[in-house]
Amino acid sequence: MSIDFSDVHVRLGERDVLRGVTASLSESRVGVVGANGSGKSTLARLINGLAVPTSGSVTVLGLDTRRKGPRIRRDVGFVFTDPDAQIVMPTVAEDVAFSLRRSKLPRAEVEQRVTEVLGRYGLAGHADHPAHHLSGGQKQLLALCSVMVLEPRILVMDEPTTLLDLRHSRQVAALLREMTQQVLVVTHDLPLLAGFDRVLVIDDGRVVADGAPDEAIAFYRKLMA
Ligand SMILES: Nc1ncnc2c1ncn2[C@@H]1O[C@H](COP(=O)(O)OP(=O)(O)OP(=O)(O)O)[C@@H](O)[C@H]1O
Repeated sequence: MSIDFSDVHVRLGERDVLRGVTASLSESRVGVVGANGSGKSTLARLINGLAVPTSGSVTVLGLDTRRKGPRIRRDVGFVFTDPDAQIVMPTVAEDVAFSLRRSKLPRAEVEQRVTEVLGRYGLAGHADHPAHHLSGGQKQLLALCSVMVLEPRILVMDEPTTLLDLRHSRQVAALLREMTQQVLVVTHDLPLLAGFDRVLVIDDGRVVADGAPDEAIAFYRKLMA
């Protein structure tokens, strides 16, 4: 099983953010939906050990996130909601290349991989532009490039389309379909989940529905009505 939550509780301050989440996620495309503040981001952050359970356990690719966080983060790419938080270098190409700084790849190989990934995600013409001058949507694509250039085995995305216009949202949806990685996406963008294998609905820290997208989303709509 790739991602396993076993009776996971997370308490932050005075709040029980997750309350007994158990799920084995091996499907290729998994969506997570739920109200604001229901615990979705926390659930996502548990997968690469950025958050750890107060009780229960999370294992990813057979490794416990409490003990093997750094190892797991090599296999799990994480795209945050706020792309500014992920930009670390002045230009677009430098920012993507920064992800490969520990790879020990020759410079030409790094450049080739950077060029390839920028081309794949529609940023080829922006390689030498200041990263902070990109539009919000382009920054989200840059964050995706910086993660995908590392060829992770699992990709976790927390609201990856919030800043994207319709064209770019559709582009990301199409790219998601093509990825060979296992992908888990937290989103309020329900059309993004078309064709997904499984959708979890989180409410007040619990999984309240879990199944095929149509059924899970119908449940979510009723919950929000
Ligand atoms: N470090 C923290 N200390 C205390 N409470 C926290 C902390 N981090 C998150 N929370 C609370 O935990 C709850 C769940 O937060 P989380 O970000 O997981 O929700 P979410 O479902 O992703 O929400 P949204 O859809 O608004 O992004 C929220 O009420 C939030 O205020």
